[in-house]
Amino acid sequence: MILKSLSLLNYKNFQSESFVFNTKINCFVGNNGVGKTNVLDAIYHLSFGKSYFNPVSSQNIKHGEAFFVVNGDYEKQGAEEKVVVSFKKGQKKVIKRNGKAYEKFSDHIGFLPLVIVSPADSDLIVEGSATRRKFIDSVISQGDKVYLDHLIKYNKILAQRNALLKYFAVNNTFSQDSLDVYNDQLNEYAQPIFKKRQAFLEVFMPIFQARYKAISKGSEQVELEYKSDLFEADFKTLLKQTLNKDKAVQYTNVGIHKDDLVFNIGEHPIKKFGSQGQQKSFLIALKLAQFDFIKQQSGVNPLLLLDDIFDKLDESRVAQIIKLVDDEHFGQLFISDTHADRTERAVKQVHQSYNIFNLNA
Ligand SMILES: Nc1ncnc2c1ncn2[C@@H]1O[C@H](COP(=O)(O)OP(=O)(O)OP(=O)(O)O)[C@@H](O)[C@H]1O
Repeated sequence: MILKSLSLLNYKNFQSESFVFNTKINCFVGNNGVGKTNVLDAIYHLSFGKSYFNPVSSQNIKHGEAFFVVNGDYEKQGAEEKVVVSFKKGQKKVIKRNGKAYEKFSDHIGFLPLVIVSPADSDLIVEGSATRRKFIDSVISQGDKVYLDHLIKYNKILAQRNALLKYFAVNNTFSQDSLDVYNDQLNEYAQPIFKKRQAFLEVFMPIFQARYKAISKGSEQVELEYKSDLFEADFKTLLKQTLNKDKAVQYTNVGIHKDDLVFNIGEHPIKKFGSQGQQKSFLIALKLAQFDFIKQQSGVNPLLLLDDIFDKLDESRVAQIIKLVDDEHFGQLFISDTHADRTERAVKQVHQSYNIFNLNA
């Protein structure tokens, strides 16, 4: 899959800008704040219908303007595809594929597979479990519509159950029958989500371990440990057991919305025991494994976005990454870097064609 060209209208710091891309490597260089990451984010937007860095759509509109439009022309499996994302303040966001608006954004997810490697990935290590669940969900969802559908439904019912718990508390009332309706529905979607997360990790773990080994050249063993309440007991039993607590805090305390992924190095959490270099290698390995997994599932080469990664790595790891992307295994690449010289030196070593876009005015 190739992104042939991109045009932006009032997207973040860009008023009107367009790019025609190289089919292999595209680099955006320029000073801090010039908009390199914003271009990558616009490409991300076309795949996921939202920004990777700022999910508040109105804040993606250029200051002082009322709307933004991002337009991408792709070639996928021999067909031309035109995807346009537009958003006007006070209105619903619109995603169109070849002129036809999607009714459900979730139908678009996975159509333009993409993996982004960014300094913001460190959130996966330092932040709470929600960030890691989002990672698992985004990897599985890109190749599994049913999973995404179940997840959306689960979250909707969860919100309704929480609202009911609040209603009980405010009105000093309770109805087990009403709660059971939600418990049954939650259970119906929790089971397949739980099973798919388990199955996903079984396939994903060896891919990830191989990637880590290739980048780090180290002997340390890394693993991803899936934690879920549902390993403890049947979900409906768990809901019964936590009922008093749920009533007290007016919130559902057990379920797959509490799942976590523990990142271990040598059997200890990397958050506490990994060096900075090990943490960076871990995150890059995680993202490259995501690439491998999506490619394996979809048969399509995802776009690979490398945001500011040269800054975060020592020379030997940069060389290692460059060697990796030289492989035919990877498709089209988009790289951002502050140093034009460094980028050019790095991509010159690769036996592929490239374009460098200097965004300095
Ligand atoms: N809604 C918006 N309207 C106008 N400008 C915006 C908006 N959102 C972000 N910006 C601007 O975009 C710029 C940041 O762009 P970006 O993060 O792409 O920079 P960068 O070139 O990647 O920089 P760095 O090298 O520091 O990572 C900032 O100057 C910021 O003020």
